[in-house]
Amino acid sequence: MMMNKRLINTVSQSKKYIAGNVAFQWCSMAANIAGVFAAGNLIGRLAAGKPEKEVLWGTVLVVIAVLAVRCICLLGSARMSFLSSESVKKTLRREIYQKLLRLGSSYQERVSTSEVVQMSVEGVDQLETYFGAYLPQFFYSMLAPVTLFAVLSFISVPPALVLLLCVPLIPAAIAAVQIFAKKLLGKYWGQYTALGDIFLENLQGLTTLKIYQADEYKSRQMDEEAEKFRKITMKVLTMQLNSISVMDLVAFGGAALGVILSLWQLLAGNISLAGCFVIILLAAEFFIPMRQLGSFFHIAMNGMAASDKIFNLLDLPEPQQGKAKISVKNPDISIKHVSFSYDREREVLKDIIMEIPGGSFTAVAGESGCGKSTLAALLMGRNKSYSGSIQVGGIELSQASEESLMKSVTYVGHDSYIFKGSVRDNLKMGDPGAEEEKMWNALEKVNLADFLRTEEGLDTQLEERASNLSGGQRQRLALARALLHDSPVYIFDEATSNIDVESENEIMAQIRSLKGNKSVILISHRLANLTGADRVYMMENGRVCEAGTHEELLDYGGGYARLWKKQQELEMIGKGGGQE
Ligand SMILES: Nc1ncnc2c1ncn2[C@@H]1O[C@H](COP(=O)(O)OP(=O)(O)OP(=O)(O)O)[C@@H](O)[C@H]1O
Repeated sequence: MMMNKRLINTVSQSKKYIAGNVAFQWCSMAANIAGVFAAGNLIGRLAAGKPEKEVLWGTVLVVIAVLAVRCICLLGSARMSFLSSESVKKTLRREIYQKLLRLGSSYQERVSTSEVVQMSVEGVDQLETYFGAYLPQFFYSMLAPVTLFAVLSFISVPPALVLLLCVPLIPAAIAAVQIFAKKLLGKYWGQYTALGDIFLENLQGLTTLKIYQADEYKSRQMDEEAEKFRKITMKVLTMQLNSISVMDLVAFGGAALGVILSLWQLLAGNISLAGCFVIILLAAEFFIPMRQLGSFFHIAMNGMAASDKIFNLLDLPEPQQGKAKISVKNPDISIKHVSFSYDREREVLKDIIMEIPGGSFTAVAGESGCGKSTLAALLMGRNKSYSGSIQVGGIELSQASEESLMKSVTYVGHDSYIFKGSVRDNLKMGDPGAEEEKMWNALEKVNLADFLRTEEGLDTQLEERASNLSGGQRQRLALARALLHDSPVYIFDEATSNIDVESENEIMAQIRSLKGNKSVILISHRLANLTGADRVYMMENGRVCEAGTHEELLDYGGGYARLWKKQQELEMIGKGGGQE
């Protein structure tokens, strides 16, 4: 009952703590039995007349010893509980974390961030109770009635037997509730994570929601979700309360039956007053552990529902991790007949062929949505389910180890992540051993040094996602970090799109100067940036439709030439407008 072998084996080191916990609880019960016997003995003597002084003192000493033992056992069992909870938290959170690492940067395609957060925080907390309280109680609640039966049967078998036989009625009642509860808890967790998802998304997009005055609508939407969650929570609580009432009825009814039987045995003259007293005092002890188990049961069921979710995550198929190392200093990149689809229905890339020699400057152009970023994502190993072949330095991407790919290729998108902390911390991500001079050098190249000198230099503190910098400054910092990374291949995907034209031209000059030492793949909607490229690939609807140098493509007079003309006209109008 509620024994998940896989879960227990996942946290196998907690087994010894569970055994220790059961042992402490059992010792405490044994001490209790000894105390009750001593008290029973005293009452028997009192009934028979004035007991001797030794009996009185003996009873007092036994009671003190019992209290001391129970106190030690209580501490011991709490300690065991803590140790097993600790190992559960550590193990499961480590497993989830490592799984996320193995899933790699594409983990969000399979599981939402809020679900991972809830699973590893609340879900693991629920399992802490399962290991720390439920499992020890489960074994103890089996052991305790058997021990009590063994002891009481020396006094009288009928009440001991009735008490023992009534105990399984509690788990039977729990099992009846479980069938209904399992479905309900599955729904409860689903609703809980759905609410968390919406909450996180709305919180992150709060500014956008305010701008479009959509916050009220979203708030109503969240109210509806919260109401659904409230209803399901109330159902869960009602179910828990009802099952507790049933368990109490069984437990107290059973104990009462035992008491009545022992009184009947006393009246029939089958047992002594002392024996009757012992049975009456220990009757409830038969049921207390099982009753306690029942109260942990609902938390444990929550934990089980959470563990299903955790195992679903842990069982997600992992992208195959290659082992081959890209060790070539200036690797050639060869893309042959590559096709790719996100949903297996619509092909986003179709039969792409590109040759990118080491140290070259290659550009990819095309209208929005033609598949440029998707191609960059494939080169970064984010999606591996493509057909055809992509080789970096002669190694097929699917065979390359993620670590060596990350060392070989640096990607700079239009919205790079800047972490809360100092400028120095963020730059050191690119090169952990970088000296101050090297960092300043990189900042000079991206035109950010002058601004930072007016602030606190490398120690300038940044808010989360660098919200205290302008969009352009943020992007420049991301570029500086990328330059420090010093990888042989760079992919710039609209990396200068939110930078003013003057700075863009200067940064583009820096990017072009990488050519020779590094392979540069530049994706830009502004064709003026692509002019110096060794080769420009023009894409349309997921296909490469033209390839050549800027001049060759202009001479060819195809889509590239048309786009160029259009952009030139727009820029001329822009300049003309400025002069007027
Ligand atoms: N994660 C995704 N899941 C499903 N479809 C996607 C995903 N990302 C992109 N697409 C689709 O793939 C196509 C190509 O998108 P991609 O981002 O590669 O285009 P792009 O040329 O880089 O566009 P832009 O210049 O606007 O950034 C688009 O039709 C887009 O709808």
